Amino acid sequence: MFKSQVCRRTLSRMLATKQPSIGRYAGKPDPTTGKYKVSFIEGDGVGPEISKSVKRIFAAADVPVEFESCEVKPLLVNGVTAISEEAQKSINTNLVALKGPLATPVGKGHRSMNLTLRKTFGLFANLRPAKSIEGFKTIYGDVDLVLIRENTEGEYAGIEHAIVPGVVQSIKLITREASERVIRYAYEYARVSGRPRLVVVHKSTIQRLADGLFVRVAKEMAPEFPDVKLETELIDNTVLNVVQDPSSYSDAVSVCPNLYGDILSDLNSGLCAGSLGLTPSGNIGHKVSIFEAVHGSAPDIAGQNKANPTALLLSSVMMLNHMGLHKYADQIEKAVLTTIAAGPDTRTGDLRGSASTSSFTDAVIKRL
Ligand SMILES: NC(=O)C1=CN([C@@H]2O[C@H](COP(=O)(O)OP(=O)(O)OC[C@H]3O[C@@H](n4cnc5c(N)ncnc54)[C@H](O)[C@@H]3O)[C@@H](O)[C@H]2O)C=CC1
Ligand SMILES: O=C(O)CCC(=O)C(=O)O
Repeated sequence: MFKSQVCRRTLSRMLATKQPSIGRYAGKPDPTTGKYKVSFIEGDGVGPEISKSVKRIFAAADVPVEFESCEVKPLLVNGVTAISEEAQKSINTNLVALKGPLATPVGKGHRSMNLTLRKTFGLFANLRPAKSIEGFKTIYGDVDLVLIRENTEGEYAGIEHAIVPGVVQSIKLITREASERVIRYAYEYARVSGRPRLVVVHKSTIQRLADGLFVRVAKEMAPEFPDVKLETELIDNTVLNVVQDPSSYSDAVSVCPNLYGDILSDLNSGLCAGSLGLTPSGNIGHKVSIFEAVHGSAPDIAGQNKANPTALLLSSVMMLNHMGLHKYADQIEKAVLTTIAAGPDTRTGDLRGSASTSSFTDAVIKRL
């Protein structure tokens, strides 16, 4: 019974409109223009191309949002990677941002600006839905996954050092405070989105203290959420299950420490949605939230008008739902999904289509 309800939901809508009370948007429209201000970080690589697509579609749909351009370039403050005062002021004032991908140098240079943003604004939960898209065939149909990743610590805490040449240490940091806030968000998300199961993905057989604490916090909180059934699952088991039958998670919300979530969500995107170019995400904080595509800067196709803007567009839809602008969110979501369903002429290359970023955008605008 529940599975068939999930399938109907998959075909009619891609992203949830109901939001947990935690991290709720408190912004107000400008009294003179009637528009909400949103900070816009266009990002690197394909970022400017996919950002242009979002701006064109928002203008065509007459969305009451005014984008404020926000540059996030690496700064070093006392040897620590930081974000400019100006960018911090924009995001702290607007309370919400849309973000293109930011590239990170490999093994040297500044720390990831993506991680710096999450840390600076306390974006503790990374919400990553991955859904089958009607009309675009993948190995699995009718899959509807929601993964929530701890977003501020774990293996991404950035505590690394060389002890002696040839011996390095990288610390996975897990705290009760960060575990509690993301797990509470995940329970609430399961409740408001009508998903009866919360699956905590971990490896506490090996990471006994770190993942052990994460799992313990989830168990301690369970009595507050009697309507959500708590299950715990070892990460290797989860990977096997997702590959064999991802729809077995369509009635669940999964929650996990940072690195597991990063990897599992790409697996979900590739297997279930069909491309990284389709998967949106929200970085949720108590005051500020930042919405971004799951993919990176795609340097191999940057500047070629080839990138699929869908992931950033659907991130903007998540953002509009977060801001309570459901009418516009629905309009854009439907136009994007029907454009993809229309066939290869309107799909970009990652979806085995022949459209460019700009011709896909034109096709979406026609369907608004
Ligand atoms: N949140 C963020 O801003 C993220 C940033 N990055 C950064 O991005 C850079 C590149 O990372 P990669 O590992 O190459 O991952 P990537 O996600 O940029 O690319 C992986 C593959 O997916 C394809 N792809 C990605 N987005 C696409 C789109 N919109 N349309 C069509 N195809 C798309 C790329 O062409 C490439 O073949 C790195 O500097 C990395 O640090 C990576 C992941 C997330
Ligand atoms: O910051 C990066 O370079 C990659 C980050 C990433 O993969 C993510 O956490 O989404």
